[in-house]
Amino acid sequence: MATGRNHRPATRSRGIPEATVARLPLYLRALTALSERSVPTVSSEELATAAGVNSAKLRKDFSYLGSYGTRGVGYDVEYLVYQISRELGLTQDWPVVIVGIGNLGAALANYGGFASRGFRVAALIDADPAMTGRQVAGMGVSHVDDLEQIIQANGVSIGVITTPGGAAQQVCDRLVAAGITSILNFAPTVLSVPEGVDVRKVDLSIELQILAFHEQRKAADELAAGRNGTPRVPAAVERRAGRAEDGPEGDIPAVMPA
Ligand SMILES: NC(=O)c1ccc[n+]([C@@H]2O[C@H](COP(=O)([O-])OP(=O)(O)OC[C@H]3O[C@@H](n4cnc5c(N)ncnc54)[C@H](O)[C@@H]3O)[C@@H](O)[C@H]2O)c1
Repeated sequence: MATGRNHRPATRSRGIPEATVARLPLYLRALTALSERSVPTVSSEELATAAGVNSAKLRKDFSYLGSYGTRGVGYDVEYLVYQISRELGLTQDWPVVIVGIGNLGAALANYGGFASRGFRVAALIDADPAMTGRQVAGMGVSHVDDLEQIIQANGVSIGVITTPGGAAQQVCDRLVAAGITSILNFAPTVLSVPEGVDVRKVDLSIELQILAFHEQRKAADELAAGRNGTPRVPAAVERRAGRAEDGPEGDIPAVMPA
């Protein structure tokens, strides 16, 4: 679901293409579900279906890990979980800071899935003095004045930005100056960072726009197949057209500012 700019070359130094790296979390999620059900082995076809990936691509991806499976048996689930976790660096604990503890920052802080995947929320940071010391997800919120000290004291290398767009670049600059080399950005801002800093951008509205595109295509296909007597205009298109008549302020921009 993340769209991102990556400042690394398309192939990592150990020869694993970035596209493969981007699919490893999908395999890991499917494998973790199998592991929780105590499933010992899985075929490439089953795993590919569970991960939503083509099975030939999956086999190619696993060949980069040196994992080829056993003919007629498939892949050992536990071993693959270990291999992928190791490849993704998840066998170690990653302290994370979240900057901007409003609606989204607090929701992320309360999300239990980070800790179970090896990401420990080390600190919650906000610029609003009224937030300082307030308990969110069982942690006291720290003031942004202490950002550098917190990052250094906790050896943090991943920062999550959930501030308003206008504050994001400044927060990013401070995170980078304090030693952060990976940033997950939720703010609607394109961040500029020096070489060697990775930025992943999450934008749920882009995901919704992609779904809207597919919805529109499905409706058009339905129409072309002649299954419908009357031309069907997708509900979303109808609503947008209605809003456009009311004035441009209600309309959704075709491209979200990144
Ligand atoms: N990517 C997505 O899909 C997605 C979804 C929802 C919201 N967002 C974005 O996430 C951001 C947060 O949204 P929200 O609804 O939680 O907003 P919010 O107003 O509830 O929270 C923002 C918080 O950031 C703090 N803040 C402001 N400037 C700061 C600074 N310089 N340093 C530290 N903290 C600072 C504020 O005090 C506030 O607590 C917005 O940029 C919003 O557009 C993105």
